[in-house]
Amino acid sequence: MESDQSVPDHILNAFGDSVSDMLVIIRFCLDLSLLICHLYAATNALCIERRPFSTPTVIVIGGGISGVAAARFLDNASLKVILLESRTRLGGRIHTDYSFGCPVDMGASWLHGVCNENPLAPLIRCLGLKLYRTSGDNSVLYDHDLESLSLFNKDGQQVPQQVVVEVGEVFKKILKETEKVREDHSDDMSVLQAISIVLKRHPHLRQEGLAHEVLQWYLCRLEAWFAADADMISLKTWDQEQVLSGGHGLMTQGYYPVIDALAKGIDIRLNHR
Ligand SMILES: Cc1cc2nc3c(=O)[nH]c(=O)nc-3n(C[C@H](O)[C@H](O)[C@H](O)COP(=O)(O)OP(=O)(O)OC[C@H]3O[C@@H](n4cnc5c(N)ncnc54)[C@H](O)[C@@H]3O)c2cc1C
Repeated sequence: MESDQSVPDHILNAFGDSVSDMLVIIRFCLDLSLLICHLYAATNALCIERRPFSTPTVIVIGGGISGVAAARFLDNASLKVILLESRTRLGGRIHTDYSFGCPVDMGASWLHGVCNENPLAPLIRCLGLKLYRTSGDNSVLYDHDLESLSLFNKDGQQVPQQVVVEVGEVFKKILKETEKVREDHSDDMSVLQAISIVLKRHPHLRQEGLAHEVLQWYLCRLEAWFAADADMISLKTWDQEQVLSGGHGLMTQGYYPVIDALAKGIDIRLNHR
């Protein structure tokens, strides 16, 4: 295969030199758009140069939306695709529970950025899935801002709102200081590691007793946002998301139909780690 500067080396290397029975393994990838760009370039190069000889088989590992979208993309490019998912269901952090007779999303439930630039927009439109706009309306989201939430301790007593607000400010300061830790270190580290560096540098930001518990709660809230423990969250990328325009739309029929549509016709092996 000729070298193509637009395709990263690690993708090109994965295709190897042999023309027959190529096996390409795409690991599930968190950056969907980057993955799709790479796949587009790689499949283009592959289709032009290899198709006369054989059809490669691609194994995609992980049946969350990234893996399912990658599998769909490769299938559309006429490659043989096998998707391996370790759980007994597809979707990963997209999981709609219909057992109450109505859709309840246990993971993703909003389309963030209701605009044409959103890569999911054409699919959602094509499937006729309804969105309920939650930005700019008068709906109340509990646990969304400090004013609307109440914290209780283990004995059921309400934590004074002032403590919640003050510790919230301390948490903001700690996170702000982690930006300096990021600048000081070229290698990535976890958010938890960065916080412990900040607390060593600035002992006055440490909290005791109830305030310490409230600080832990703020950290848990951050972990809940990413569905990952703080020692697994990347300091380099945790706050680097690009916010699309158009506000937020709740998927009133649940998110799962998106997974279902992308997965149609793909050779899926559940229970395969
Ligand atoms: C509670 C919650 C609410 C959220 N709300 C929103 C929202 O409103 N809007 C939004 O846009 N995003 C939201 N998100 C984030 C969104 O759900 C995720 O970013 C997205 O679903 C991640 O998809 P993924 O395919 O990258 O990863 P995952 O969904 O984590 O998929 C990875 C898959 O790989 C499988 N896997 C892992 N290792 C292996 C292995 N070795 N072999 C085989 N399979 C393996 C896992 O079982 C999993 O199915 C939310 C997340 C959570 C948890």
